Amino acid sequence: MAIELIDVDRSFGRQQVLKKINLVVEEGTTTVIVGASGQGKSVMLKHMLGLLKPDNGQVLVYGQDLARLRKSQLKEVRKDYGVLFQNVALFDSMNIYDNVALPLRERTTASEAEIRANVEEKLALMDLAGVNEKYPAQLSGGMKKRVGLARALVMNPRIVFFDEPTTGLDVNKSNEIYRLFHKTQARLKYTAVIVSHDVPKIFKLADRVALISGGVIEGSMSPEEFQLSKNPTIRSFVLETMGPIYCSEKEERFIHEKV
Ligand SMILES: Nc1ncnc2c1ncn2[C@@H]1O[C@H](COP(=O)(O)OP(=O)(O)OP(=O)(O)O)[C@@H](O)[C@H]1O
Repeated sequence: MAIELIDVDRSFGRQQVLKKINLVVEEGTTTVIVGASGQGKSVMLKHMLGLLKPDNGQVLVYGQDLARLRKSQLKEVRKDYGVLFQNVALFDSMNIYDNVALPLRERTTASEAEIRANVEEKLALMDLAGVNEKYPAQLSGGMKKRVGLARALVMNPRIVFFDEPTTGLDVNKSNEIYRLFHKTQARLKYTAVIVSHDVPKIFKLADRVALISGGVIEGSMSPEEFQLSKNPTIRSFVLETMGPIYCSEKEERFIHEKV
């Protein structure tokens, strides 16, 4: 188990945003979290990152309760994390090479030769060879996201968090990010947690899909099960975002037997 949320509650003032959230993310899998705007997806992600603490309940990462860790221990856990948020936040004053090298320089004692080998490997994986000396302002939005992904992967993380990774990109550029996600996950074998509105396309990457609605998690199931779920909240989300799903009676029976 990579991550486990157990009965997590979290309020801001009087607003309870997370209500007894339970979620398991298994090692090596991709979990996609969906839900309408303002339902608590980013707040849940911040708990997994250790940026917020639950009022009640536990967030376990490889069995360690994040809320009980000392600052230095949390830092160690985060060394295994990669993060790609919607606003890629590259440093405009640094060239691409230095942007990608930054986590290695700040958080490891790697030599410059090791850093160069690693950064160039990640940039090549992103089909970005030859941009080392360029600055963020000289790159397109899609290229910046790819640099962000290279930087998220440069520490060879065990878990990568994506918050709306394709926001602001057109269809072709989004597809490119999804292709690179697929390629890098196959190569680097990381566990992924993705928050996304890109339904149904994002389901192609998912092993499990979880819906958060009104602060409550509705299921965590395969995309096929999700699309045919009889849970009324999931069903209305699917209808709103995807329209009616058609499949044969036999397929539907098979999926419900599995559930
Ligand atoms: N630091 C905070 N202080 C007060 N309220 C907060 C804070 N962070 C989040 N909230 C509230 O928690 C609720 C859930 O926010 P969250 O950002 O998790 O939604 P979301 O599902 O990620 O939405 P979106 O899809 O629009 O990004 C919102 O009502 C938001 O205003």
